[in-house]
Amino acid sequence: MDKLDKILQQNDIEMETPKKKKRILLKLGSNTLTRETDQISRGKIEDIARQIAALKDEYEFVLISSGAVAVAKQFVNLEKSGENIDVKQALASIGQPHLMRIFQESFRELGLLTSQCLLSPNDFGREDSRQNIINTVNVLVENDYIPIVNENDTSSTDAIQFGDNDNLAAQTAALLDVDLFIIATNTHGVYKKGSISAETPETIRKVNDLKELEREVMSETKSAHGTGGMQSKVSAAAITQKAKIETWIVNGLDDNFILNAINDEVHFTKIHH
Ligand SMILES: Nc1ncnc2c1ncn2[C@@H]1O[C@H](COP(=O)(O)OP(=O)(O)O)[C@@H](O)[C@H]1O
Ligand SMILES: N[C@@H](CCC(=O)OP(=O)(O)O)C(=O)O
Repeated sequence: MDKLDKILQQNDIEMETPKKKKRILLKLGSNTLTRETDQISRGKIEDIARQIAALKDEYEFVLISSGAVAVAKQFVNLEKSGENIDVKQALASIGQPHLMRIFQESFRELGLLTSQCLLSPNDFGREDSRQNIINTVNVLVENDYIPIVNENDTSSTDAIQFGDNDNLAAQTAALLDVDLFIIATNTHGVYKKGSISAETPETIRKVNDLKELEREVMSETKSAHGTGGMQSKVSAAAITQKAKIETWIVNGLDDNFILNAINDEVHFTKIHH
């Protein structure tokens, strides 16, 4: 075999075995999706789509998206109103298809395909459901669909009661054995408690010991649309840490927040496993 043949053969082998993509599970809180307003921000969803499109050769994404209640509140005035759980469940049911429509339209503009998966915490305790989730997501991802997961708020109330979409996201990350779990919220990660009201609060950049983070959490403090506060994010990180997955808590309000975190150009909290 001459030199050229060898090179061609080598190239063939390289083409036959494309580099395995890293899997990222990205959790989007209501605050990120509304840009802290009363409206779901199409611009923010477009920002996320642009970043996923830029990263799609290296990374595959699974999204966990809140925002169903927030989107419904924009245009629905239910007869029975207030903060009752059943009303929130009904709002989530009304808002979810609208939320998915915005994702679908914005992602399609960039040639990205989306799908919806509604899960409930009980699904993680049943072996058949666990396997079904893995199988479905694998087929979707292999066919270049981006699964967009939310809690099934009709059959469970953990997310709307306790902000447990963070928990659902962590359980999903562990089940799907992702390479990285990113939680997007409205702060540059977890701040040192004493610096929270400062003009530039100090981010805890890297941490192994979650107790260290817990000490900094102000459990009574959460944002306008948020339900779990920072405590539910730290608890979620405990699940992924146990599953040997690195967790990043980043500021989803910034444009390009995923790219900037990957390129280490912004402050955020990295929780090692
Ligand atoms: N140490 C801390 N560092 C940063 N944010 C904190 C801290 N302790 C409590 N918080 C609160 O947690 C909020 C983020 O959680 P949450 O309101 O549930 O948002 P999301 O909708 O993104 O899930 C922050 O806006 C802040 O009010
Ligand atoms: N399933 C609910 C999720 C509520 C929730 O966990 O909100 P967040 O604390 O903003 O992640 C919804 O879509 O509104």
